[in-house]
Amino acid sequence: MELFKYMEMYDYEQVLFCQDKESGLKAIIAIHDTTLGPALGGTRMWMYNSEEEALEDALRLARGMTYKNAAAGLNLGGGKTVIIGDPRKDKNEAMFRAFGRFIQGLNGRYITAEDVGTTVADMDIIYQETDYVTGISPEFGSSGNPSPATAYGVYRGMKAAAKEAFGSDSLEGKVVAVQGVGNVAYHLCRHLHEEGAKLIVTDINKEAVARAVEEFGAKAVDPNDIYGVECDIFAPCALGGIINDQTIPQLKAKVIAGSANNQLKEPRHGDMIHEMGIVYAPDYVINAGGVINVADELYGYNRERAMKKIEQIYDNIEKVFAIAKRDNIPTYVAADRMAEERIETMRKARSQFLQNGHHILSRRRGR
Ligand SMILES: NC(=O)c1ccc[n+]([C@@H]2O[C@H](COP(=O)([O-])OP(=O)(O)OC[C@H]3O[C@@H](n4cnc5c(N)ncnc54)[C@H](O)[C@@H]3O)[C@@H](O)[C@H]2O)c1
Ligand SMILES: CC(C)C[C@H](N)C(=O)O
Repeated sequence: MELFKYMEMYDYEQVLFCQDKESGLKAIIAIHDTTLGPALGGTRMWMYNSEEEALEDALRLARGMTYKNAAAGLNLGGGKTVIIGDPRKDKNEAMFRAFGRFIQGLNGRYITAEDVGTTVADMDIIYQETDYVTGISPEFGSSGNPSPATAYGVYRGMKAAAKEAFGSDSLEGKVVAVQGVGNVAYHLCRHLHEEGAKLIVTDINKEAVARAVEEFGAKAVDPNDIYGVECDIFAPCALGGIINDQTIPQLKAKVIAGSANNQLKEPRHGDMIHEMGIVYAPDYVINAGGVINVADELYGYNRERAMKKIEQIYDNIEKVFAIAKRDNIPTYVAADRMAEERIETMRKARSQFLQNGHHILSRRRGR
């Protein structure tokens, strides 16, 4: 990849490569856009096949956070970190301490939190080196694990999508096919079960499936069969890129609404499902509950306030549908438009000079 060319194309601000030989830390922090505020985005730890693949993931995810934070109405820009390594084997205290010091060096331009492969315990270690970390343990006044908040947001957004597709937002009796029943989807299934939805689940982790079957009466299917099951709603909660040329012809659902990031393999797949009349709740709008929850820590965490804002994901999804209808475009384009409009408006509103802290002329004092 020609990095600067790519950065220019999508207007990235900064990319940092961080290494610490002793602990084995190899991290890439990508800061996409800080127009709205400091870049907030989680740290993903993953066994990438190459440095190129890690870099691509960091860049793509960082840009996604710019859109997610903007669409959620947060005063935050977008960034993300990837750490190259196996989260089950390669973690150690020194690694996260070293990483924390790199974050501290950015002086608040980037704030981190959990993502795939990292946990509250990892964030607690980072917190020993920097204040610019969220999702740490509640005993530090923090919001803790963001997954239940993400799940609640997905549940709210799914209801808005159901209203659009079926004329009612009730999920009672609706059949929901859930791909991946991990941290987020476990809590999502709980909300759905409580409302009387019927669940079909799959996961490559047999224990996760067994738990959903036992606790929520879910029906289990093999991972490859989830796309084609008879259902009203398909909830992708595992991987990115699962809406693609192979899976789209199998889909029977009228709605796609789930937590996974980057669900569309390519933008044209968003066009394809739009043409098929499937109601798609754009991923970064519906899965913003976690980031809304951790962002509340910046004001001194208040759970009630955070949950109220997460509830509004219902309204955000409705706004996306309204823009899609107004402009006659697919919902994934409408979501981008909503986020970009907010960033542009705020960029313009900030174009007048405002002194921030010490005025530059104050340096003359004492001369
Ligand atoms: N955790 C959050 O707060 C949060 C916030 C926003 C977005 N997300 C996104 O939501 C998704 C799920 O996040 P999570 O925190 O629940 O992760 P997780 O790792 O706890 O859960 C993912 C589950 O998917 C399963 N899985 C992996 N590959 C699969 C396959 N091929 N078929 C079926 N199942 C498969 C895994 O075994 C795991 O149980 C991810 O895409 C993540 O980026 C999470
Ligand atoms: C800040 C984190 C809670 C972000 C989360 N991992 C996401 O993708 O939205």
